[in-house]
Amino acid sequence: MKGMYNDDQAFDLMLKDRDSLVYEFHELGVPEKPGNLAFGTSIVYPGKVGNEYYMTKGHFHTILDTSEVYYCIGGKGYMLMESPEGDCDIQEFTPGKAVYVPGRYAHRSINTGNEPLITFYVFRADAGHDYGTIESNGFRKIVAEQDEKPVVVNNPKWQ
Ligand SMILES: O=P(O)(O)OC[C@H]1O[C@](O)(CO)[C@@H](O)[C@@H]1O
Ligand SMILES: [Fe+2]
Repeated sequence: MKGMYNDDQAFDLMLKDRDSLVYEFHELGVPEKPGNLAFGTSIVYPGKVGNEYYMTKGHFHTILDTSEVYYCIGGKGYMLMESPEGDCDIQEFTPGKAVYVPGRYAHRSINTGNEPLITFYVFRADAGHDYGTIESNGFRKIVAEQDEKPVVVNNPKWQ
């Protein structure tokens, strides 16, 4: 996750102290072929780097026009989304709520609570993951804590 957060100094300090687990996912390994559905469980742990909440790296799908469904099992947070054209959207995760990620949108799960954010996800198994754009540009928006509340602000590092 180096370079993914806005506050690089806070990230380096945190890493010096402890290499904490930010997120993990468990997938059943359905073959990545047309017609199949990939599915699994994602867990984003609670925490912050500077004032930015723990989150997944985020990705586009290699088959860009791939949608994905996430169902929140526990915890709270957000799904941050953006299209290549720069349209941004954010949906809240609360237990029992499903979030639809439309095709063409990069997506990142963010834990703004004090418990693990647990979601179930499903998408076409041959869609692939494209991390390149997010690794080099980041998302246009970030979710950070201000006055003890999560706020969505422009990403100062976005390029
Ligand atoms: O791929 P990222 O952005 O690291 O996020 C991981 C999550 O996204 C998925 O790739 C599903 O889109 C899962 O495998 C996992 O839960
Ligand atoms: Fe995805």
